Amino acid sequence: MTSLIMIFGATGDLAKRKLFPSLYRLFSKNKLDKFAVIGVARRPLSNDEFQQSVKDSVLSALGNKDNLDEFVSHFYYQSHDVADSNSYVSLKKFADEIDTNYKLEGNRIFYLAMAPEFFGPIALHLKSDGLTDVTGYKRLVIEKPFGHDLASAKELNKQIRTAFSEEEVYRIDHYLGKEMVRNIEVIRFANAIFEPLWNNRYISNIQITSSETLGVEERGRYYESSGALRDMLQNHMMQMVALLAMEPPIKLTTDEIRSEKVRVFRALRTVDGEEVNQFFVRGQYGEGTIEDEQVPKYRDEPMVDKESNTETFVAGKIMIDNFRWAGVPFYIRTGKRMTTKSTKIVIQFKDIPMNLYYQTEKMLNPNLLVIHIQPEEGITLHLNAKKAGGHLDAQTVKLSFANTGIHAMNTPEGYEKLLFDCMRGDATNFTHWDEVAYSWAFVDKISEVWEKTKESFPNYQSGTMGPKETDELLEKDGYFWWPVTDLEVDICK
Ligand SMILES: NC(=O)C1=CN([C@@H]2O[C@H](COP(=O)(O)OP(=O)(O)OC[C@H]3O[C@@H](n4cnc5c(N)ncnc54)[C@H](OP(=O)(O)O)[C@@H]3O)[C@@H](O)[C@H]2O)C=CC1
Ligand SMILES: O=C1O[C@H](COP(=O)(O)O)[C@@H](O)[C@H](O)[C@H]1O
Repeated sequence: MTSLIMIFGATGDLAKRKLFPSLYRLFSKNKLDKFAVIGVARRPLSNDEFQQSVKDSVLSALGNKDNLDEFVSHFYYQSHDVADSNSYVSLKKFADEIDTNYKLEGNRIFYLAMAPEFFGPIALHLKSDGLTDVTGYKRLVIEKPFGHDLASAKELNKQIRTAFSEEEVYRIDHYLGKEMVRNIEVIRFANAIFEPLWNNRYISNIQITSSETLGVEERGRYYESSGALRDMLQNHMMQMVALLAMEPPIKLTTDEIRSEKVRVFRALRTVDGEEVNQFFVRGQYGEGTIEDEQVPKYRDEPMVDKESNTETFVAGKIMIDNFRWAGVPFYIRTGKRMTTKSTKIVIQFKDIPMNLYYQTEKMLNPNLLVIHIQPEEGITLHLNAKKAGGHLDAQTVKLSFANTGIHAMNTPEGYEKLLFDCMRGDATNFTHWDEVAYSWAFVDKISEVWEKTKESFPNYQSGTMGPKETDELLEKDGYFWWPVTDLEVDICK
């Protein structure tokens, strides 16, 4: 791939922890033919200092690696305040020089790894100061959050669309870089045994859990205005719902896949007004113990209001009103400071009409398909089979497949795939504006209600799976959450 990659926010956490290691991995796999990187941030750094910081971040993420000096020799640094209109002129001159020196064919990727309030102004400057006047392609990679609600997302979209067409905008959702999230489509559409059953005749409910043990850490300022609803549900959780619920696309092209996902968002049942607290539960962590360590409550975290009404946990029941999914609840839950770090999808199939083999008054265990997103990666199918040696008693047996995948969370791997997709011009695993708009419209109805009412927080102890109302959400429908810790799949090494 041939490209000039300009990273705005090159001294920040995301660049160091994810972007530089991911670029190195692409480099080490010979996926970067001709490339150069210009890092942009305010603090004064020489090229040497910047290259050293890139080296350090690769070493700390990936350990000792070959050809690091050669890799970092492609990195340059420009001290530039994105709020200062004058500094774009020298940035353009510098970018043009690098483009010529490296014969980069005028291909340019602008990666905005900065606080969201800068996204719009940077895009406008890139155009007005000529950085987007290139002979090759120009692409804008934009981090989350894409707006704070539908109105602000529309405004941001308007600003970036003055400089980039929709096809040139790559809105990152790092869950779409995860191996097993990408596998959802393959599991569904490449298996004759699943697709015929993938509907309301055979599936009773779907559960998606993304639990974290970490607290809000140093991100209190951002998180206070976001909360779990905007931070995780509006993007990552909704994307997983869309992939699980979409119709098979006519072809596996970006447009066809996106349009099927959008159709799911259009079919979401709006939850409004009083219904919000029947369909959704919010929580905020109190103090507690995680992995034998005492942790503080959210309200005692740095940069968090002592009386904060921000939710660090959200669970909900999402209904999709279309022919395939009518009547099937999609239960989702996500939060910080929970029992374990785990992202899992459980597809629970309907019970068979009667239990011939066991005791007629007892039901067999339902069949489950578990998709393990992280930390382990794989799938498990739970079936009933005869107990060895016994009479005709049935027991659950598990058919498991485990990717040998790396045993780590939010690894550079996801970003590596997404960066490479962007260089190849494949936007399939980035979110289209329509997806963003529909999911904000859905989430806005919930946040409007929650912002008006103060909840008695904290309402769950750190190290637990959220407030008790989360269980009640499913109990009302005759279900329960499958405990994620009991669903582990063995990793084959
Ligand atoms: N960190 C993460 O794991 C994740 C981050 N994100 C998103 O990525 C984006 C970046 O996050 P993160 O790296 O954590 O943020 P940081 O606060 O760590 O980094 C911000 C960067 O922006 C630079 N910067 C700030 N103001 C200016 C300015 N006026 N002009 C030029 N540069 C400026 C800073 O450098 P300097 O101070 O030198 O100017 C720094 O390089 C955010 O949108 C975040 O939501 C998304 C998912 C995960
Ligand atoms: O986008 C975000 O995701 C992380 C969780 O990502 P994961 O890959 O570790 O599951 C979350 O901690 C963060 O608050 C959120 O902004």
